[in-house]
Amino acid sequence: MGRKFVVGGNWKMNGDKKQILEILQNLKISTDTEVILGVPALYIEYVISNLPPNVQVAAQNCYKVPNGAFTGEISPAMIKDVGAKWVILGHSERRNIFNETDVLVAEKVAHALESGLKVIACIGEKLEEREAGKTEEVVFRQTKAIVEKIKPKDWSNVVLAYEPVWAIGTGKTATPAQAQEVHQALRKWLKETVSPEVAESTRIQYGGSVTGANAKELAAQPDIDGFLVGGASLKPEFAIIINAKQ
Ligand SMILES: O=C[C@H](O)COP(=O)(O)O
Repeated sequence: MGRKFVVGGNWKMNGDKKQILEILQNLKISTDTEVILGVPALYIEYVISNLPPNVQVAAQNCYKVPNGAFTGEISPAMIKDVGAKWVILGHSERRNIFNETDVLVAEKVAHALESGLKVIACIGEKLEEREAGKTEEVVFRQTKAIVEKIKPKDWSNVVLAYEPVWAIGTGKTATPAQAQEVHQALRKWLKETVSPEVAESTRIQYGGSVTGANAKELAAQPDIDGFLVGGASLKPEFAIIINAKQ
């Protein structure tokens, strides 16, 4: 069975009620691509109450335990309680601005899955790591931390998002060949490290300056199973990206 194409829109810390309503009112899904909007936690319920058909909602982060004295944090239980089914974890902005380690990201992924959320788990190398020839070493290390904390069966609720940090918000997209190379290597690594079944069925999104103009060529690569879109997910061109898979 083929892997269902899955496109996430990561709004990051953007949007207000007026803008959110405009985005949602203009979002019409006419493909069987799975669509997930990663929205600021404060607006999850507002988004859900104005959600077009066939669109799901994700939080952009959560903590690794159900509740307790963790001021400012939210838990997977809370995300589920307000109706969202997904959470984005390990985004490079969480890793690099908020100093989240591979282990913390993996603990969060494990707890979110145990709590019944589905997870978009982000990985990706920085420019200096790519230039030093360390791309695979970095993405395998980040993924290994997750492999060590979750069960093979849990992979059915995980989407991996490969997002080279140098391509995020820079307008500098990985070429389809560059992205395919890493996705293919990740799939091979998953086959050897977890199982052939997990490697075959796990969807790997590409993220980093995806636009309406480059989405189609990226989507045509055999190991690219969707996108995680930042800036363009706030614009009308998001519809073109959702429809990029032919
Ligand atoms: O999560 C999305 C990525 O950070 C990509 O952001 P971008 O599409 O604005 O480059």
